[in-house]
Amino acid sequence: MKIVADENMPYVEALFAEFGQIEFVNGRTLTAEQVKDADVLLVRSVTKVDQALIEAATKLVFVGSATIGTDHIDLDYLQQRGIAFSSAPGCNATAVGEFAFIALLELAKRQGTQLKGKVIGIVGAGNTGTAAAKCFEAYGLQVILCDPIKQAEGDSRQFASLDELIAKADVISLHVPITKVGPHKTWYLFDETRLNTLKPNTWLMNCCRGEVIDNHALIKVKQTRDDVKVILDVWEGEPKPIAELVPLVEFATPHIAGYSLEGKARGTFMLYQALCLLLQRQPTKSLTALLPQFEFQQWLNNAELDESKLLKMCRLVFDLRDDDALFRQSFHTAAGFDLLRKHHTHRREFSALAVKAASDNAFSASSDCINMLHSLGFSQ
Ligand SMILES: NC(=O)c1ccc[n+]([C@@H]2O[C@H](COP(=O)([O-])OP(=O)(O)OC[C@H]3O[C@@H](n4cnc5c(N)ncnc54)[C@H](O)[C@@H]3O)[C@@H](O)[C@H]2O)c1
Ligand SMILES: O=C(O)[C@H](O)[C@H](O)COP(=O)(O)O
Repeated sequence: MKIVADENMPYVEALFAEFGQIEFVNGRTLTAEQVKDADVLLVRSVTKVDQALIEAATKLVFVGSATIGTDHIDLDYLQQRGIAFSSAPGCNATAVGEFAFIALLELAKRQGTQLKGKVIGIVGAGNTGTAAAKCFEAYGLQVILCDPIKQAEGDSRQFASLDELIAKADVISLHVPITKVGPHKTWYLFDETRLNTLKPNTWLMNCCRGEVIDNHALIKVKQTRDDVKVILDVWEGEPKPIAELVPLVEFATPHIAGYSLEGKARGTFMLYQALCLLLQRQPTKSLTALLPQFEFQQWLNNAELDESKLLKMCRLVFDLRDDDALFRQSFHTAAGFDLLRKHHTHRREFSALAVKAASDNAFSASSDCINMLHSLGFSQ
């Protein structure tokens, strides 16, 4: 069996070698010629899997995408060909949720204010939106959810309309898939008209797909409204963000919100499970065995953990400032954007770091503070 896999997908060798020969390829430049003998194709979001790419691949039985988004896959064509497909829903939801939380702590610090007390609006209450809400609620923030699809399905959580959310939230975090048609289409959901309805001092963060915000309109709005602060992990026209937009953004990263080591491992592992199922083979590998132990654990002496100390703790697993600085140095070319992604140090999730109160100390952290950290996701 021949497996063609994106070279930037970790743990492929460890999980798929038992199925046959693996050929690693550059997913962005993958050609039909490289895929034509493949039985299995493993991709990430940068590979467009459509008729043009796989028409000649007559042996292909399985396409796996180690991603949440599936907008790069022509699902109808795969179905028509009878090729099994699996993505990895939820694999990097925790990573995105923690990214959103840390990014807002960083923004608050930079603005000389506190995140505490802000109202967070989450647009799209699926896997990543829910993971982000979990972090914000663990920190005691009020969260407003907008997801008309989940609302119509009878999800028991409380929902607001987008207009209501925009009117009430201090921070808006976007977590929707990109869709171009239908009553809930998200392409340019934040167009110029909607961007102009943002209330004063709104913080807007996009960790889903660049085109959910009209980036040209965002430039126009930002040029006259410095009160609006923006965090972008995803960009219209990736891998070539619009250069004028970058200096107008407070924190800029190259589509790495989902790039935790755990999230990446989960993504590849979910494809391994899907292929085992398709081939009716018993999985022999385990996800936990793939992940290295985190080098540190943290003893807390502080009686109370203020926001600045909380941010320092979060920086032990992920220092967003490093990615932002690197982005500004080398986003200018498509190769630069992709190299930033390729060489991004896969950060760990909060769960990799065990946090305990130093019990033999009069200044030991309060149980409320330890409980909050554990609710955020840090281990016991
Ligand atoms: N930056 C990254 O690294 C990164 C990582 C993971 C996912 N993503 C992107 O984020 C998207 C969301 O991921 P997810 O795992 O939460 O997906 P999901 O499918 O679990 O959730 C998406 C939610 O959005 C809702 N939705 C759809 N249209 C909407 C609209 N118009 N208004 C409000 N809600 C709407 C859906 O009902 C669903 O509940 C993915 O499709 C992917 O494109 C980006
Ligand atoms: O859709 C997803 O899961 C995310 O956007 C994911 O983080 C994309 O990462 P990539 O496949 O491009 O490495």
